[in-house]
Amino acid sequence: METRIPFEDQGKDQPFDAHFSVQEYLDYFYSDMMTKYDEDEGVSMPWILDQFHRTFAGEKDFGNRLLDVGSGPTVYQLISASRVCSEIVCSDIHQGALAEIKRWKNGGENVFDWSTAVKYVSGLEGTG
Ligand SMILES: C[S@@+](CC[C@H](N)C(=O)[O-])C[C@H]1O[C@@H](n2cnc3c(N)ncnc32)[C@H](O)[C@@H]1O
Repeated sequence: METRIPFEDQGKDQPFDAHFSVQEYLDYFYSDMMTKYDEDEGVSMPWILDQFHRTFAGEKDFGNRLLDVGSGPTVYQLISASRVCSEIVCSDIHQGALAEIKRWKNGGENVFDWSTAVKYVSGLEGTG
């Protein structure tokens, strides 16, 4: 019979970081991101960036501080918001993912290259 682990005890014996590798995640989902079609989501990265652009390019007041919940090791989701919100707080249960964002922000070695996404959004904004 299957033994159920109470919710509050789940993950205690195995930290969440052990569940997935940041590098594998980035490689699998975001290598060749501007051309690859996401089989799960049924969309491609340009479509996603278009939606963020449309959201943040409007007249709506989003305030200065944005909380991104479940940031993972990615920043593409924040490019358009970064033009509007002066402070962005990334959060994730996976500490390695947040460390990867810090490495990217600080220009660490061999960080993931988000420049194609940034250039695409700059093109939408007419700032590229
Ligand atoms: C589908 S991934 C999205 C990651 C990234 N934003 C992207 O677009 O690729 C969801 C993220 O939520 C995080 N997550 C899951 N449960 C969480 C929780 N309870 N609190 C904070 N982050 C959580 C995971 O670690 C994972 O990085």
